[in-house]
Amino acid sequence: MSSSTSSSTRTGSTAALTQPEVRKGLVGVVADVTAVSKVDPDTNSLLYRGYPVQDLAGSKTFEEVAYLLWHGELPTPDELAVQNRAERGRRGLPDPVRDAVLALPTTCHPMDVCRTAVSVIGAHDPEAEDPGPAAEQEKAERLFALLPAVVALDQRRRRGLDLVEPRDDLGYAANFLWMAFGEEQAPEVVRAFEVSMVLYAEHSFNASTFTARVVTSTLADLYSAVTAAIGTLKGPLHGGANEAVMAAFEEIGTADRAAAWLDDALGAKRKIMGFGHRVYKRGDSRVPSMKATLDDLVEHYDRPDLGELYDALAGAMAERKNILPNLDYPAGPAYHLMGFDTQMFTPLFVASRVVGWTAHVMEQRADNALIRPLSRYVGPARREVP
Ligand SMILES: CC(=O)SCCNC(=O)CCNC(=O)[C@H](O)C(C)(C)COP(=O)(O)OP(=O)(O)OC[C@H]1O[C@@H](n2cnc3c(N)ncnc32)[C@H](O)[C@@H]1OP(=O)(O)O
Ligand SMILES: O=C([O-])CC(=O)C(=O)O
Repeated sequence: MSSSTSSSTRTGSTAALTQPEVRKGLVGVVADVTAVSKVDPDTNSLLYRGYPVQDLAGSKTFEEVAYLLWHGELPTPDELAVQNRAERGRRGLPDPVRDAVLALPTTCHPMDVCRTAVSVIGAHDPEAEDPGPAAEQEKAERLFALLPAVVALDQRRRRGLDLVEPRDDLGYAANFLWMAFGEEQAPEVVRAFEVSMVLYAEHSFNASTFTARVVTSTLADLYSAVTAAIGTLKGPLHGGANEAVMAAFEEIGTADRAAAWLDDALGAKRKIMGFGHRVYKRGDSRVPSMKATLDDLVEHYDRPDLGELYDALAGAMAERKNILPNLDYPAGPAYHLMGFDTQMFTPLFVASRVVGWTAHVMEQRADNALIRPLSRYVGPARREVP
C-alpha cells in the first residue's frame, strides 16, 4: 500500500493510536454489495450479471446487454422486441433538449453538453421525481435512447452541420453512427462500435457509478444522479482518459518517437493516460477485446501506423513502469478511426455507461442507506474568536 493510502501517521501518543484509519481515495474499502457486475482483478475478469463481458461483446447487441444489466437476465426475443420498439420510438430529440444543446457555446466541452442535456431531459419529465421501479426503468430507457442523439447533434453542430434525424430501421449502434455522420457505416465498423459500447457499459463501483449511488442515497431523482455521474466521468483520471490518449498520440506522432516521448513525460512526472487502474493491477479485463477490435479497425481503415504507435507506447510503458493499458487506451484510437472528434470520446462513454449508472441507481434505491462517510479533522484545535 502506498503512503497516500495507508492509515494515518501515528505519533505514538494514546490519542494518535485511537485515531480512526483514513483510507484516502477509499482504496480497498468495500462500500456496499452489488449484483450488477463483478470486477475480479485476481482472475482478470469482468462479469455482467454473471456473464463474462468478452463473451457478451462477442455475440450480443448493446440493446441485449442493456436489458441484462437492468433486469438481471438476457431478454427473450419478445422482451427484446418490446424494449427495442420503445427505444426506437424515443430516439428523436424533444425540442427543448435540441434547443438547449444548440444554445450552448461550442467553446464548452461536449461533456458539459451531455450533463446539461440530461438535466434538461429531467426537467421536462413530469415523472422526474417518481422513484417507483416502473418510472425509474422508463427514465433509464429514455436516457439510453436520447443520449446518442445528443452526442451526434453536438458533434455535427461543432462541424457546422445540421442535425440528422434518427432511423428506426437501424439498431442502436448503426443508428448512432448514422446520426453522427449522416451516412451508413460498414458492418465491421458498426460492430466495432457496438463492442466498445458493451465494454464501456458497466464496471461496479467506479467513481462515476459511486457518485450516482451517493446522489440516489439522498433520495434524489435519477436524472440528478446521472448528471452528477457525468461530471465525475469527465475527469482524465476516469472517462476523460480516452480523449487524453488521442491527444498523447497526436503529440507523439509516430511509433519511433514513442519511447523518447514517454521518457520525457515520466521525467516530468506526468501520468500517462490510458494506463493503470485502481482495481486491476495486472491488466484490464476489457483490453483484449477492445484491442482486437482496434486491430480490425486499423486493417479496415488501412492505418498500420496507428497500430504501431499503440504497440510502441504500450511496450515502452510496460518496460519502464510495468503498468498496463486500461480500456481507454484502445478505445481512444478506435473512436478516432471511426471518425469521431477527440472531444466526443468521453460523451460516447456516457452513452454507454448510462446503462450501468441507472442499473446501480435502481439497485441503490431498492435497498437504500444514506452514503455519508466520516473524516478525521486535522485543522486547528478549538480556539476563541478574537
Ligand atoms: C475507464 C477508466 O476510467 S480506466 C482509468 C482511466 N484513467 C487513466 O488512464 C489515467 C491514468 N491512470 C492513472 O492516473 C492511475 O493509474 C489511476 C487513477 C487510473 C489509478 O490510480 P491509483 O489506483 O490511485 O494508482 P496510483 O496512482 O496509486 O498508482 C500507483 C503508482 O503507479 C503510478 N502510476 C499509475 N498509473 C500511472 C500512469 N498512468 N502513468 C504514470 N504513472 C502511473 C503512480 O504514479 C504511482 O506511482 P508511485 O507509487 O511511485 O507514486
Ligand atoms: O473501475 C474504474 O475505476 C474505472 C473503470 O475502469 C471504469 O469505470 O470502467
